[in-house]
Amino acid sequence: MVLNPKAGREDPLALITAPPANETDEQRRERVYLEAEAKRVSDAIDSELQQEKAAYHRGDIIKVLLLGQSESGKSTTLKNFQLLNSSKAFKAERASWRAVVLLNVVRSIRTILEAITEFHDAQNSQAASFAPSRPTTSPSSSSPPAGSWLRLTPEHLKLKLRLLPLLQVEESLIRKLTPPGSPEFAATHLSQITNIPSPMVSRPSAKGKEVAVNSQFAWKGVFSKIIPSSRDSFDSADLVNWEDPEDPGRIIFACSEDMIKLWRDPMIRKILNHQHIRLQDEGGFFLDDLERVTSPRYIPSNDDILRARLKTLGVSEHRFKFKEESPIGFGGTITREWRVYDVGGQRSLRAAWAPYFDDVNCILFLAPISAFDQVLAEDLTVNRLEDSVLLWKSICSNKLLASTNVVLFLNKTDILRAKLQSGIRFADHLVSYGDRPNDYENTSKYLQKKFAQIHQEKSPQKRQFFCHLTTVTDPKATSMILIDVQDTVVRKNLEQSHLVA
Ligand SMILES: Nc1nc2c(ncn2[C@@H]2O[C@H](COP(=O)(O)OP(=O)(O)OP(=O)(O)O)[C@@H](O)[C@H]2O)c(=O)[nH]1
Ligand SMILES: [Mg+2]
Repeated sequence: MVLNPKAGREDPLALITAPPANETDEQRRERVYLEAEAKRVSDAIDSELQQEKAAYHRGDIIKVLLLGQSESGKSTTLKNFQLLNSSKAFKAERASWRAVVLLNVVRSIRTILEAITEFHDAQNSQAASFAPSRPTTSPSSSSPPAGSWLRLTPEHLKLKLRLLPLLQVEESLIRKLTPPGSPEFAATHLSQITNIPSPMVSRPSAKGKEVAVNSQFAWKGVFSKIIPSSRDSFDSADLVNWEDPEDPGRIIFACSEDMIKLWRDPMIRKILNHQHIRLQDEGGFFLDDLERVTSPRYIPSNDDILRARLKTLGVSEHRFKFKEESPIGFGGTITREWRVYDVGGQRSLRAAWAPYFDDVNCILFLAPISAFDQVLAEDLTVNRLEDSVLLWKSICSNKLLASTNVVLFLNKTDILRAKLQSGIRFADHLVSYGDRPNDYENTSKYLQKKFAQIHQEKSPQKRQFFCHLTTVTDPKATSMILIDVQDTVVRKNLEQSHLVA
């Protein structure tokens, strides 16, 4: 019996770890071997942790946390890091992204079909209320309701029926991406086409939940063939099993002509406008490229991958090695490891961010400034720009992050430009903007100033404000910005470790 000498009682830990009383020689040898092996593994982990800690303190490892609301462009920025680091590795994932692009296409078509259903039902009920048998109670009820000049023809309704098989394709793609039992399954299954009244602001288009994957789930393997790792050169097309009878591309190709007809139909466009649906401003918009992306043997380009939309659940770490010139006087090149953390930005997922605040070198905060006229998908009462501003305030004022470099990307500037040019008025949503000109230069400058002011007022200690106006779906421009961010972070890191005066 093993006693705890201090307490004079049995030591429960020693009891558990003590060898069995009737152990044979062979059992003892095996136990000793296993204990030595466990110690070796544990020592190796300890030493790796020590080395990592030292590398982190030397500045050889830089940790970057991507933050921002859902759809702000975090995962797209991560893709730019991947592209900058290894375009070959990026290319290898094209087959998996093909499935996501096709999903995005089907989702856009679903949005249009839902809009048609909603409009058709509303028109029918309006027609009923205009029937002569119903007494008119007020003068206003005798005037035609808004949008009454819009008309769906029987051909539109036939088109809708012919496209319904696409919804099955969508379901089957989602099933593949999010197997039953996985946390994503419940989060992503789609609702039936239903009618929901439209608010006055630009709204999330499809009423079904968005397709999401947990970054740790190996979803990319689901859609690509296994390629022997010994092959270092391959054609992206090799990665797709073109003979698969269940390949979603088959039905999508069969529906291609009808999809193009639907999207190009002027009346359908007017109905979408009337319902405040601007598909072209949404992530995963490929309707202007239908001919190309629905063609047989389609493989996404780098640009397509950057534009593809797949919502993130959970947090994932991505490691990249970048070579850089040594600081003056040291000579040669050094390799630094960048660890980029991508998180889910939806409100319910933000609690998972805080554990990463402890030892992060840089926060890359994305605020999609084009979203000034949109509401959050998860809360239709909250304006997206307002949500970004509140988030920015809380990140700037966080004491744990007081000495962390914070870099702001005012993102989706291409969409901001397009919206303003189409006549959407910034001041209608941001009263404080007043009667300043409704153009890109003035609105972006105004927002830059607002975010800078918050940064200055809320930061617990003085720090520099780094801000870029970005379109992270543009890989060329983004690579230059990321290189600039890397330089800034490394320089600041060196300054903080007093290696540079
Ligand atoms: N036009 C345009 N689209 C963008 C831009 N940045 C991102 N997108 C698109 O917006 C969609 C959403 O971007 P993501 O990177 O998935 O957003 P996220 O912040 O990771 O969102 P969560 O994972 O939900 O937190 C994607 O389809 C992107 O291609 C941009 O600057 N311009
Ligand atoms: Mg994401």
